Order: sequence, then structure tokens, then C-alpha cells
Amino acid sequence: MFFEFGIKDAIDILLVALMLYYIYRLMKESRSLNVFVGIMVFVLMWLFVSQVLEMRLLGSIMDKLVSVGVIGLIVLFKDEIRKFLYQLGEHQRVKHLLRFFKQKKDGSEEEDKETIMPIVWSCMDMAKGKVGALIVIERGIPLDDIVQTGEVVDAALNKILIENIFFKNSPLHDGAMIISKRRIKAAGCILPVSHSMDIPKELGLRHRAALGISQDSDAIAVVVSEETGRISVAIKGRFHLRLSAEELESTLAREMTKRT
Ligand SMILES: Nc1ncnc2c1ncn2[C@@H]1O[C@H](COP(=O)(O)OP(=O)(O)OP(=O)(O)O)[C@@H](O)[C@H]1O
Repeated sequence: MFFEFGIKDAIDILLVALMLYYIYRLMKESRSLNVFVGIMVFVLMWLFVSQVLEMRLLGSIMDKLVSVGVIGLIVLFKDEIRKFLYQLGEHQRVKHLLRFFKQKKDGSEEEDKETIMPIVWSCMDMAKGKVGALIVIERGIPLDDIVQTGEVVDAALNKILIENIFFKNSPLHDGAMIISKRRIKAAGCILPVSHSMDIPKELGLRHRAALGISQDSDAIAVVVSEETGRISVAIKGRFHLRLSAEELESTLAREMTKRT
């Protein structure tokens, strides 16, 4: 039996291999590699039974299992699928394409400054007093699910309110503050904790939570350490540690103008 093998087939195989490699990497990162191997074994068995051996009864049972299984897998791996699609949208080429359709609003630099300065001033004060803080600045991706884990504040952004919320005896000092559209949207929020092994040992849960939200979204997370008074920023799964006031301001200004 002969069949033609053209350039289209080569591209087809390459794309499937690439897709499988991406799924493999995602599953490995989320420690679900055994599930990936299990799925691959099942798919090979299914192809062998229905295509090579042409066993109709077993083949049709496996067909049904596959169609139900796909829905089950989507439910089971919804977080990984979300992460995969997010990474795809984050890809530089896709971003360049999107930027083509986006226009920067006039006066947005002024608005950015109004967001940045109260954060910088309050972080400097809290760092001096060794008051722990975790501030998340929402950008393109909405953080409504995170807001729901805390208390809605919805107040104009200002330095004194930020410091009051993180003051040790304040009822909302525990957890993260979410800032959105120049307003303090919520406080006392629970963030996803990063499981990365690359975080320095001396950094605890507050820093892991900052890194976690920066891995799961395009948000910027600012941390003031209660232990050392140091200020750090997590962006896209990377830490910028021990920042001075000027460095914090310039990092936030640079990132806010990027507009994801
Ligand atoms: N998942 C989370 N979401 C939001 N806030 C969190 C989360 N986990 C911990 N925190 C905050 O971090 C505080 C504990 O910080 P911890 O000392 O473990 O971290 P750290 O990174 O060492 O910070 P620090 O240098 O300030 O001590 C908690 O009291 C809480 O306010």
C-alpha cells in the first residue's frame, strides 16, 4: 500500500509534535507527567485497537471513553489549559500583532504616575517601619477571582490608606491588596502561591504569593518584607529584589507603560 507524503504532511507531523511537546512541558511543570504518559499509552492503545486490529466492539467502547475523557481532561486541567493559552497570548509575536490594533490613550502617563507615586511613598514608609505589605497592581487580565477572596474596599488610591491597611493591628493587614484603575479595589486577598524552586530560601510565603500571581497573570506584585524592610517586585514570574525608591518608581513606570 502506497500513500503520498507531501510537504503538508511534514508540517502536519511537525505541528502535532510541537503540540505534544508543549503539553508535555506544561504537565511536567504542574507535576502531572504520569497523567501525560497514561494518556499517551491510552491513545496508542486506542489507535492500535481501532485502526490496526480493527476490533469494532472494543474500538467503539474506547471511542466513547475518548469523547467523554476529553471533557474530563478539560475540567481536570483547566488551570494548565488557562496557563497555556495565557503563555500563547504572551508570546512576543502575538503581542506585536495585538499592539497594532491598540492605541495608547492620551494622558495615560499622568494616570500611571497617580498610581505609582502613592505606592512608592507608602512602600518607603512601610520599609522604614518594617511593616509587611503585599500590593498587586492589576493590568490587562482581570483579578476578580482574587478580589473575591478578600474584602472589597473600592477607595481612591492614597498613601495614608495603603499604610493604614497594612498597619499591624488593622483587620485587613493580612493578605494582599489589589489595585485596579487607580483605586484600591480590595484588601486581605489570598493569592496563588508559587511552587518555583528558584526562590531564595530566605523568602517566605508573602514573596511566594507575589511570584505566584505574577506567574498566573500580567499583574505586578510589590512586596515589603516585614523581616528585613526590603522592597521587591515580581513581574511575569521574575523577581526584582532589594529595590530603592528610585528603582521601584522606574520599574513600575516602565512596566505600566508597556500595557499588556
Ligand atoms: N497566599 C497568600 N496570599 C496573600 N498573602 C499571603 C499569602 N501567604 C502569605 N501571605 C502573607 O504573608 C504573611 C506571611 O509572610 P512570611 O513571613 O511567611 O513571608 P516572607 O516572604 O518571609 O515575608 P516577610 O519578609 O515579610 O516575613 C502572612 O501573614 C500573609 O499576610
